[in-house]
Amino acid sequence: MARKRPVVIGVTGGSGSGKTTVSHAIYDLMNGQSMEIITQDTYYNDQASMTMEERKAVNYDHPLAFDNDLLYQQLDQLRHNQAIEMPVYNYAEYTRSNETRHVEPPEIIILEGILILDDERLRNLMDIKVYVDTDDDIRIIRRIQRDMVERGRSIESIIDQYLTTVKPMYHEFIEPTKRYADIIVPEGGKNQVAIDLLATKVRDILVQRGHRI
Ligand SMILES: Nc1ncnc2c1ncn2[C@@H]1O[C@H](COP(=O)(O)OP(=O)(O)O)[C@@H](O)[C@H]1O
Ligand SMILES: O=c1ccn([C@@H]2O[C@H](COP(=O)(O)O)[C@@H](O)[C@H]2O)c(=O)[nH]1
Repeated sequence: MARKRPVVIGVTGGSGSGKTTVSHAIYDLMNGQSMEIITQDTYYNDQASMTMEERKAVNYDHPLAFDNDLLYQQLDQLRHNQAIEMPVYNYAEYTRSNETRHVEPPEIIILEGILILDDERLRNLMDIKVYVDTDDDIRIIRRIQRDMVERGRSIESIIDQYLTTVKPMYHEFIEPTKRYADIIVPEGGKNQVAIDLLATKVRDILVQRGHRI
């Protein structure tokens, strides 16, 4: 029997807006279905041939920082029932690691990342597009806490990066993609009404496509 097409949900918003939290909240409501959360960060360009100084100088909030060709190709493989070897990104080293992660094609794919709606090919793969909308001041506070604890960054480097690239790129490239979203979610992972509505919609699409739920 032909395999049924997976549901693809895109979750975007600025850094620290709550994309990961929203994605996991949807995931938690989908027990019983096979599901994969794919992070666009995983597909930052491979910078192994660059020096650490050059890597630190990269603008990680610009669309050209991502290898969207590989992301598109691997998403398309999953949609066509093919397993992939997904890259693994190392924030402390500012580049892809030598490992990959084997991913089998799931019934539900959540693609989350700051610039997923900026790319028309990626947009066209999505069944539902979500923008998590969180004020800049909240996002920078969350980012400081997270980057110091989880990404091995100093407070000085976080503030410098925020002022030189993160904030201007947010307003130039990320915030304008809000117009492509089907749903704008304020309060991120704490917005239980939005999470429940999204889960209901995902189940509807699964049923329409003949999946057993
Ligand atoms: N609604 C919320 N209220 C309080 N803290 C939150 C909320 N949403 C996310 N966080 C916290 O903020 C940080 C960044 O959230 P995360 O979901 O990782 O954002 P993103 O993936 O958009 O960068 C995490 O530590 C998370 O636990
Ligand atoms: O080596 C890197 C790669 C990325 N970043 C920053 O990460 C965020 C995107 O991740 P979120 O989980 O959405 O916060 C982006 O703003 C980049 O600036 C980095 O600092 N270093």
